[in-house]
Amino acid sequence: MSGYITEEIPAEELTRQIEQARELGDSVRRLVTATVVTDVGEEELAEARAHIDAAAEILERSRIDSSFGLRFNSDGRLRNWGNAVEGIRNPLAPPVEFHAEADHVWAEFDLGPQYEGPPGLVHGGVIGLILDQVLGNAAVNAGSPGMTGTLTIRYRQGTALGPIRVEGRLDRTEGHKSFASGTISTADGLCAEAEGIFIMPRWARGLDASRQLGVGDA
Ligand SMILES: CCCCCCCC/C=C\CCCCCCCC(=O)SCCNC(=O)CCNC(=O)[C@H](O)C(C)(C)COP(=O)(O)OP(=O)(O)OC[C@H]1O[C@@H](n2cnc3c(N)ncnc32)[C@H](O)[C@@H]1OP(=O)(O)O
Repeated sequence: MSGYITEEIPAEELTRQIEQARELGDSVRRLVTATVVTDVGEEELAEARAHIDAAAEILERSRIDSSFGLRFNSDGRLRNWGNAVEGIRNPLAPPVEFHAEADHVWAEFDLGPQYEGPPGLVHGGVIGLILDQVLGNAAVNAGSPGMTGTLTIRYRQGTALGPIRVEGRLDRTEGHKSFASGTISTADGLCAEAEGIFIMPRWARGLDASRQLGVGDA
């Protein structure tokens, strides 16, 4: 399966690359938010567009042929910079920084105006996106990773844009299947809860065990 890449970047060099990737991602995230809520006039819009297009042209001077993939480095660190939830260089990702505990994973972060569905509330698909990742990470953290087979979500109340907390845990495993559950909450209380079945695909069974997935890597 392509997209799973092994690299040997020296540790110091990788640390520097991670810092730069985060900085670039943060700058574009700021731009995304500003684009959604800007109220400047026509002239300033045109001025901003010229700068944005110029920046895109610089970035396009050299690019990888595919998507970013999952990159395992020889020092044990793993990069998923393109991930839609965690990818530090993906401006679509908040990005979510997960913390791994013995029996669950969790994260606290802000969802800005670019994640709006109903006015003032987080889009239901974004809720699903985040819950998929948090449940998937709970399975990874418990040593039973898999692809999402089934994800069931109960939306209990609207999730206000702003600070949220997500949590996920592995409930049990059955052969190649991991059953995980999790929640999204805000200061208003529980907003959404989910259950998911994560399945180790046939093609991945028996793959090199040194390629360990981890929660909380760069
Ligand atoms: C180097 C290490 C590699 C590790 C690989 C792990 C990858 C995880 C990577 C990173 C984790 C980070 C966290 C990620 C979070 C986000 C995750 C996503 O967004 S995933 C994208 C969305 N999901 C898909 O695109 C799936 C598409 N579907 C499939 O690929 C297959 O249908 C799959 C893998 C779900 C099952 O197919 P089969 O051929 O590999 O496995 P069969 O042998 O058919 O099924 C195994 C068991 O699972 C049941 N099963 C199959 N599909 C099911 C389903 N949809 N729901 C429930 N059970 C299902 C079957 O009935 C069978 O059960 P019985 O063992 O007989 O008891």
